[in-house]
Amino acid sequence: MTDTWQAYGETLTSRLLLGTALYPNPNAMQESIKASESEIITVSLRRQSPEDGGGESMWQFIRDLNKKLLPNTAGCHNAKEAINLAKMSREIFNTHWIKLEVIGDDYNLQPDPFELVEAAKILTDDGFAVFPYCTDDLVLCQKLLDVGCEVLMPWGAPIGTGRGIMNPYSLETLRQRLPNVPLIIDAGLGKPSHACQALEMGCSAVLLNTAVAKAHDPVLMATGFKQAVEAGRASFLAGAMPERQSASPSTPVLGTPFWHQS
Ligand SMILES: CC(=O)[C@@H](O)[C@H](O)COP(=O)(O)O
Repeated sequence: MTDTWQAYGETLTSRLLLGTALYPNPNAMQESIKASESEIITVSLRRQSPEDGGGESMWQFIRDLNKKLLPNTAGCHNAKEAINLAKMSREIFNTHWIKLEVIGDDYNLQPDPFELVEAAKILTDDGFAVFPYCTDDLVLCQKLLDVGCEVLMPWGAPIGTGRGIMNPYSLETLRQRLPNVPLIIDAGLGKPSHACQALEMGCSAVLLNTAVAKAHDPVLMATGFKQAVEAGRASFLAGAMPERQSASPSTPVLGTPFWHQS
């Protein structure tokens, strides 16, 4: 049976979402996204110039990939800006999906929880499927669900830092307290092992950009992330062994070659 997950009624197989910014050239972007086998890519109306790529339209390169587009509101600093950009993105990209980013601090690009919840409420009331980029705060996440978000995108670490999952306790708490909510770990993942960890924790998917786009070989790194996500998911489904304090011999005692479940 195929292992799928759901976001706003869409059945998805890939658990890796990729960004489309920062690549050395449009070809590297296209080839990386193909190698990742991502089904969803995020695009920024505000941050990406439509004329990047030697005069050819960046949007055309993106459309040629035939992926589901998740426009984002990167660069917005309050609810009003984000709502306006979401509405423009809906018209231009012809989708009601929006990755909602409302930045509250420019040092760590931390989301503003108050403006985020306000914008999420207005946008969900207006028919948007909101994917909120949020911190890993349980109460904030509950408020986002209360205003109609069906998916959450808690950060692993600040955007572009590559530090990986900085607060495993918070994400494990989210996973336990909100067991049926798709959690997409968004931002700060620097290595495939970070993505693997997120999937091992039971998160539905990861979204990343910088780690692939800025790699020496973006296509190879996209392949690495794809494999890591698959490995993490397999580990979660298989049921990783519990950690022990004391050692336990793995070489069997004569006559007892197999482990018997009692
Ligand atoms: C592209 C995008 O949406 C970013 O805002 C996202 O959060 C990715 O972060 P990283 O670049 O750290 O992977």
